[in-house]
Amino acid sequence: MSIPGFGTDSNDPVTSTAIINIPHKSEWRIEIPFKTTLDFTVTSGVAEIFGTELPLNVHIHLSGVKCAIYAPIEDVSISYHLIDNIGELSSEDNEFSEYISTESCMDNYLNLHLAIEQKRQSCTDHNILNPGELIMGPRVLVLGGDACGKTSLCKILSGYAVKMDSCPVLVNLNPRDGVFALPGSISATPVSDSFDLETSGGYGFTTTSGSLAHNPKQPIVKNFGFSSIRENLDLYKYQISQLGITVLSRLEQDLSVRNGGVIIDTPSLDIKDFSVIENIVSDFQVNILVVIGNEKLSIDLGKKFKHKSNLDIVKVPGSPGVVDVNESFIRRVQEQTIKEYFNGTNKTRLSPFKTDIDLHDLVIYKPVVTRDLMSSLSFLPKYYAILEEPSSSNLDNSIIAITQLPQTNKSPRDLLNSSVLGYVHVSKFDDDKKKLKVLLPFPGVFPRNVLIATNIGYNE
Ligand SMILES: Nc1ncnc2c1ncn2[C@@H]1O[C@H](COP(=O)(O)OP(=O)(O)OP(=O)(O)O)[C@@H](O)[C@H]1O
Repeated sequence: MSIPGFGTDSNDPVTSTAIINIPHKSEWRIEIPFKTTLDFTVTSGVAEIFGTELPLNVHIHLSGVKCAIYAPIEDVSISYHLIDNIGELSSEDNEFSEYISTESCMDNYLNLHLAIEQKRQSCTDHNILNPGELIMGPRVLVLGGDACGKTSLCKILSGYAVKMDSCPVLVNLNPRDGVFALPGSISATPVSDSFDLETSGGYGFTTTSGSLAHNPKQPIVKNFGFSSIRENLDLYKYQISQLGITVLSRLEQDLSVRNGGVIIDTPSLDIKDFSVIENIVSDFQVNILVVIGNEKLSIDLGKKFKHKSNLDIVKVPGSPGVVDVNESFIRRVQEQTIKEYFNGTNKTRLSPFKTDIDLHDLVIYKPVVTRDLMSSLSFLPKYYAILEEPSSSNLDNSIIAITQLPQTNKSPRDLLNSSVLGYVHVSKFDDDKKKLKVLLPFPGVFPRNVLIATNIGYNE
């Protein structure tokens, strides 16, 4: 609304409310650019986004998201309006887009979930009857090409498992996405509560973020340092093995997680990456391999793994709703993930802390890029090298991982085996005073641990 003479409706940042009805078993596919927020309420019916049920009559805000709202049980009614994010510096050309589709693959994914759940149930029964010889729940690896819906399927399988009171470990092996961590890392998180769809990536916060509406998740994070696994495949495989050891030992020690099993999301891999796939299968003792929409890959994998009698290969169709996301959108999601790690969201505001620290107190390493490999520089061939000349050119606007390893520990191999405690953002390095201006997620003493500079940039 505008008062005559004081602007027009076109300047109004909020559009009028609209109602949409999603027929039973259909998807409302939406693409919301970062410059727009979709404010919607489910007014009737059961609706879900990638396996996470939406509450009735609660305002939900989504921005910078491409997803589908699905009506699994009955017709769903949604009232929504769009809000322009004023001040949002965005170069996106895309506008909000939406359509309803009856061509959903959700029944196939539900069947897959039920088959996995049945294995969880028989594992739980076995473990109750045989406490002396415990077995593990299903370890599911999801594979497929570029943008075929791997991440969405992993969210659906985790969301449905939580609804059945299971607690699987969600493993993210795609360092491009930050799952309960920042981009540039791989992580594993036991999931016992629904995801927070309003956060970047649609996962939620971790325990470091303080008290939250959702159960905060506690991930184990391994630093990789790059978005693309091709930058250093040896380091990537090493970190997968390290994460695998940690996940399997968690499964051994925690009965509910042991029964829940593991769900593994991956970057785009094909048969040429068989050595990586083989590593993941053995490191996580995978027993169900799900291939999305790629018959050739599932047949090729069947041939390569024919000696493995305990490995089931399942092929599922790719959803026609999957959107090809471009590089700038991916980068924008990464930036949003980093921003929320430090600052939180509109609903959950965090209190980051800015301080200056002296460089001479710090020990900083960097992961080696395979193509730049210089054995004279690398202390652990192929993996990490000491950051010899920290300067504004290699530290300004970058993310640094704080490892769990105290600086007093001089064993280089321990660095490889250590996990990430948290991250800091370096906004400026003063080359003369040798001081870093850093942003910490919360106030306190800067931990005297070994640091790893990453290739993940971020501009506050
Ligand atoms: N049914 C659907 N309707 C609308 N959007 C969808 C649907 N399924 C997936 N998407 C969207 O399509 C995009 C790509 O899907 P997703 O990230 O699951 O694919 P991926 O195979 O994991 O991609 P990558 O290979 O890049 O990791 C995402 O933005 C996702 O939210």
